[in-house]
Amino acid sequence: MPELIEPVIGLIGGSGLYDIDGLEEREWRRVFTPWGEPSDELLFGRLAGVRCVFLPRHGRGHPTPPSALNYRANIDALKRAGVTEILSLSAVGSLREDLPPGHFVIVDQFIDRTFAREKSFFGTGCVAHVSVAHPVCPRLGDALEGAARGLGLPVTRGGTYLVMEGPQFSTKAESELYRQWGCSVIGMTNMPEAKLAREAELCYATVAMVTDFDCWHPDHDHVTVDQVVKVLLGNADKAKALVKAVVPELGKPRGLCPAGCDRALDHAIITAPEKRDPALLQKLDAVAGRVLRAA
Ligand SMILES: CSC[C@H]1O[C@H](OP(=O)(O)O)[C@H](O)[C@@H]1O
Ligand SMILES: Nc1ncnc2[nH]cnc12
Repeated sequence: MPELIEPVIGLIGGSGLYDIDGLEEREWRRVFTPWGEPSDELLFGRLAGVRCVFLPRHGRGHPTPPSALNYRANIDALKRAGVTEILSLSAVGSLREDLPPGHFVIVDQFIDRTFAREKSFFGTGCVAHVSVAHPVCPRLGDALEGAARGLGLPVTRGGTYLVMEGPQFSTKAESELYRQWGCSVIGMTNMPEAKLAREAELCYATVAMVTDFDCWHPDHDHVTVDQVVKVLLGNADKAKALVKAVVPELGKPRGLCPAGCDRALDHAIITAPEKRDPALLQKLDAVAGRVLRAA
């Protein structure tokens, strides 16, 4: 019998989600990483008996903007905390008339337009190229869709999330361009987060919660933070209910990920063992220890 994994669910809370209700045995703990400081302490606890680790993406009180987030430290800290899968909860603007504010989209693709962020754990001294052709774990997507439908939430399965650098919202020309590209929603945070989760061999999925029509829409000529925050508060309650419903499902003991997220590094590292930099290998202990120790 292949060994079963006891999943540990990582929850990354975006704008408006700085805590998780109903977590038992809760404890905020600082986690140290070789990549620097994560956005905040991590909140450890259990939901329906399932181990969960929550991280507020921007820190409690939202001190850190998207471009200044230490995405590597956040993912490394979750991996070090024993997390096996990540559910990301994110506020987004809508690029489609049929995805109004209040709607949830379980996206399956991203277009990464960010340019001022560290995007890989690997580099000189240990080069790796993982596939992100399918950046979202379909097993997590199925579970999220089932839980959302069970709760009667307005949800769409599938869609492309355009990740912009920010922090300003888009110009109208940009917004219209992204619509022509066939994108569904727009936000500022899910890249490089999803790429790094894949490098760290963690299953990853996002629930993109629509707060506004981006500025392409005649009713939303300007996106403003107050407008976004108003919708966010309603979305946050629905997101918390969704988490409560999905965690017991995802927490069941399981075999390897059928999509292979947990084996993403099996054929990714190209640097010859004798050319690898010991200092970088040490930093990669949590993220890539599985394959580096086997080498
Ligand atoms: C407050 S609106 C803009 C802000 O919200 C989204 O962040 P997150 O994905 O963490 O919910 C968006 O990407 C921007 O960072
Ligand atoms: N319109 C928008 N653009 C970028 N990020 C967002 N987050 C929420 N709404 C957004």
